[in-house]
Amino acid sequence: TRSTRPQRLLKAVQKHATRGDPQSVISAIDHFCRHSEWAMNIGDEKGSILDSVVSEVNPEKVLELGTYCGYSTVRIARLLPPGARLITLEFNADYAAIARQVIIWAGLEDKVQLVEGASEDWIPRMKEHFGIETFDFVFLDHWKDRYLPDTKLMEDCGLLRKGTVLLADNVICPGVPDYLAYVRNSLSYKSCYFKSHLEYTKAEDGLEKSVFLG
Ligand SMILES: CCCNc1ncnc2c1ncn2[C@@H]1O[C@H](/C=C/CNC(=O)c2cc(-c3ccc(F)cc3)cc(O)c2O)[C@@H](O)[C@H]1O
Ligand SMILES: [Mg+2]
Repeated sequence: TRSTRPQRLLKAVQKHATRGDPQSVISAIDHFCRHSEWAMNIGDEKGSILDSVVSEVNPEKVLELGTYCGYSTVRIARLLPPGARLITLEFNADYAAIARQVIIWAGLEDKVQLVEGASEDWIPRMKEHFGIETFDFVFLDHWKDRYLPDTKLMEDCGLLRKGTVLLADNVICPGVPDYLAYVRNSLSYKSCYFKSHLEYTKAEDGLEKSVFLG
């Protein structure tokens, strides 16, 4: 049967990227998405904004919601200091299998724990299952109608502390209006918008950075 797009993306990584070199994995995926097949990775332009926010926060404990093929997982994990950990949640088994291989090809498997399952099932289990008290940085890039409920769930589970940074992809395209209204109007968040473009296109999109105030 015909291969899937994530399978073809992984083949491009294994063909063009150097094992153990995260930057070459990032470049191989961006080249594939620009010149072969568009895919919903954050991409190089918004990815540079992600890099700058991660570097500024310098997090020990990171949560990513929605791994997909692992592109942003690699972007984040390559910047983490020794001992820092990234937990990424992906509930599609086929995508999780591809992402595992991409993460291994980048040589970042020691910093990343890919959990195959749904965010609403795993967010409540972070403390007892992973020994996580709170997260320093959370990247939201899963189903857009799940950003708000999962943010409220993280609050309720005590996983956010004064200063935790949430960074949300696609706040313009496809858009997350309920989440945006919440973080911009809530007294518990200081929020700001980073204007950019939808990955590999000229359409407007952007990232919203929201600091939890406790
Ligand atoms: C139970 C549902 C909520 N919990 C969840 N828990 C764990 N993983 C979850 C997940 N929801 C979704 N996922 C996974 O996240 C990923 C979903 C991402 C959704 N992203 C988008 O729809 C998206 C879409 C676009 C897009 C923009 C314009 C356009 F014309 C077409 C697409 C651009 C993006 O950057 C996007 O991120 C998948 O791998 C999915 O399996
Ligand atoms: Mg996205």
